[in-house]
Amino acid sequence: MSRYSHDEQFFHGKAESVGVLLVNLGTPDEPTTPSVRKYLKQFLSDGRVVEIPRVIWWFILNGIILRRRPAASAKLYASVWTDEGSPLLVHSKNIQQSLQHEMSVRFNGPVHVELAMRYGNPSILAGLRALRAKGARRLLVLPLYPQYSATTTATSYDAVSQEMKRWRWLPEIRFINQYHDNQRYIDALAQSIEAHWAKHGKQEKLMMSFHGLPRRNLELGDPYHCQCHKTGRLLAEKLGLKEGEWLVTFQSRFGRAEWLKPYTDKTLEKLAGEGLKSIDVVCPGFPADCLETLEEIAVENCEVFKEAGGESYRYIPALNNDPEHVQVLADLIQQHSQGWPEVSPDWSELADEARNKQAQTLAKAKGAKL
Ligand SMILES: C=CC1=C(C)c2cc3[nH]c(cc4nc(cc5[nH]c(cc1n2)c(C)c5CCC(=O)O)C(CCC(=O)O)=C4C)c(C)c3C=C
Ligand SMILES: [Fe+2]
Ligand SMILES: [Fe+2]
Repeated sequence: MSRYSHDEQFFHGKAESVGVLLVNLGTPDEPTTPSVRKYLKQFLSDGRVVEIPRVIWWFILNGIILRRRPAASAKLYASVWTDEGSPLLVHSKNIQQSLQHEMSVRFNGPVHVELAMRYGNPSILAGLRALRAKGARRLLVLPLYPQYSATTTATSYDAVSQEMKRWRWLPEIRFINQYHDNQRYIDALAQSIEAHWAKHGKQEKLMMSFHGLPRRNLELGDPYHCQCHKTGRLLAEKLGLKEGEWLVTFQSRFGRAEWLKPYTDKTLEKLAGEGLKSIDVVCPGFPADCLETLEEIAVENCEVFKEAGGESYRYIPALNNDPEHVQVLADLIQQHSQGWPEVSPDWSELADEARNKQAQTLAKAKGAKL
């Protein structure tokens, strides 16, 4: 029998490295009813996502929601599915690959980037184990949510911590909490919107639609609503938009309770009713395109606007694998791993250099005296 524990065997003789775990929400494996049911069951059983007393929610979830919603959602997923799979997964994988490349260029080797989904696959467990196998003794968790919410960011932390409970030798861990007002993120969004305008022309208004939350979450102290508004204001400022030329709304309501307002669909209906003919819609809270942007925003809400009298509706895609987006995330990683030896200048070399210089100066001074 080995004299090393499991973890010691894992790291014995391996170069230490920094592991970056990119975490996104998750998506079904296939656009089919059973697959969507499995995904929704995991997602909607999370007490961070639905804050209704567990026993009551268990009956609603299993008795009503998981009987009806999977079939309806599967149809919607099928309408956006690609040859490579779910758009959310495909875009997230592309981001991970580009980021890994950028990290290799910036640090010449000791940073490994893995993608994990909070619900479904690839799992957080698989991502963490892959990083551990690559010798990651320092771990940076980067949830792909620019605006913090307990329903998304905090639950990603929960899942990482849950897995870590089973590890003996824990890495040093840092979590990136949010980047809603990060200048490079705002600039990247502004650039992509300006590029869209240069190609397709600018419409009368720019709508910034964010995923919604129950209003109660805001009342209980979730900062998500405020962070969405700050992103919106900074983006409008960067684009030089005047009041009335832009607005923030919230999409993707779920259930009967009141959610954050104004609602995206109701606002589109109202604006078209008031005579607005053209609108651009962007979703700055979604780093990767997914069901909520490609179907709900680009298709469903376009119909809502046009049926209410609107004429031209354009969805501006998420940043996805845009090189500027990769730079935003690379900068965040670099900034949050400050002080870790793998990504810092080689202090011992710098110290040697300084010592040599000092010795030379001393020798010169001595020579002068002689
Ligand atoms: C039940 C409550 C929900 C809360 C709260 C919620 C918050 C929330 N979600 C995102 C990002 C995404 N949500 C996506 C899909 C999705 N969201 C909910 C419900 C809540 N979300 C459901 C039931 C679904 C599944 C689709 C459906 O059946 O309608 C997605 C897309 C996933 C994909 O596979 O493409 C994203 C991304 C955020 C940012 C957020 C809170 C801030
Ligand atoms: Fe959601
Ligand atoms: Fe939706």
